[in-house]
Amino acid sequence: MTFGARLHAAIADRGPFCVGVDPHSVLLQEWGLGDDVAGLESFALTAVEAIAPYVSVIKPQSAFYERFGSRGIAVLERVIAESRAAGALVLLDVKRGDIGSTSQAYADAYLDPTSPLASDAITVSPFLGFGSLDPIIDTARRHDGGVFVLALTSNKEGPEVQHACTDDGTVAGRMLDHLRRLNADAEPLGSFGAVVGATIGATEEDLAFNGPVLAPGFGAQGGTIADVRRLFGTAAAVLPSSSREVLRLGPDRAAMRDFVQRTNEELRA
Ligand SMILES: O=C(O)c1cc(=O)[nH]c(=O)n1[C@@H]1O[C@H](COP(=O)(O)O)[C@@H](O)[C@H]1O
Repeated sequence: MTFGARLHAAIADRGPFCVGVDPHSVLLQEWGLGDDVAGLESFALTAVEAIAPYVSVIKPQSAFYERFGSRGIAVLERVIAESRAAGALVLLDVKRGDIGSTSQAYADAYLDPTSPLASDAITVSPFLGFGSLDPIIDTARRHDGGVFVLALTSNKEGPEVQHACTDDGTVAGRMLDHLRRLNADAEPLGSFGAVVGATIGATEEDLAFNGPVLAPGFGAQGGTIADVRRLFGTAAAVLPSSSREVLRLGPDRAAMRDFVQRTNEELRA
């Protein structure tokens, strides 16, 4: 089953809310944990246990694990495995992008099912040229994985690059065109998504590209349910994504669980 089909089914079953498991050092402190590998492990696995059974997608941000070196990566491997065991799809947020031959190594690291970091989907940066992502796209197709390509990011610096004009429209618009081509004919949903921040205010870009939109910036960065409704009405599927807003409720598992269930209900309504 393709990633797009699995995501479509997961959203129907659990709702569209995507939760980021991002162990910021300040959150470790707020939870009363040390800013060390033991604290990381306790934080991340508590969050996964509380949240993963109730959401369609868990999105760990790799950098928060990488900062502890190999032992942090080992925790990330467990976050991936335990989230999937709880029935959530894992979107590993790594925002990789490099020349084609190196892109293949990233694809092998994150999308080959024999890798210890194998995930359902990853985030990638297309700003070395969309074609540099071909090995990642091909590997995703081979293993029924998904790829989310940065298009209109939630940060204020993004427009400098993403709104720049080419002969065929903006840079962001070209990324969406590539995704439209990759998702053509996919049923019920393409496996190649775009990252479009919930904070961007408005856009004239065509978000109907038959693939999912990951919408970070929902919650702590100011994006609201009203923004999601207004911005993404034409998208085939949208995953509003939040990290700190949920994690700040921990380590109280019930508070995190209740919040994600309530948010899923509101997003479905
Ligand atoms: O690809 C992403 O997930 C992403 C893209 C983007 O445009 N903006 C953005 O904030 N993110 C990620 O989404 C998460 C947002 O976290 P919170 O602001 O705590 O909800 C972080 O992991 C960011 O790295």
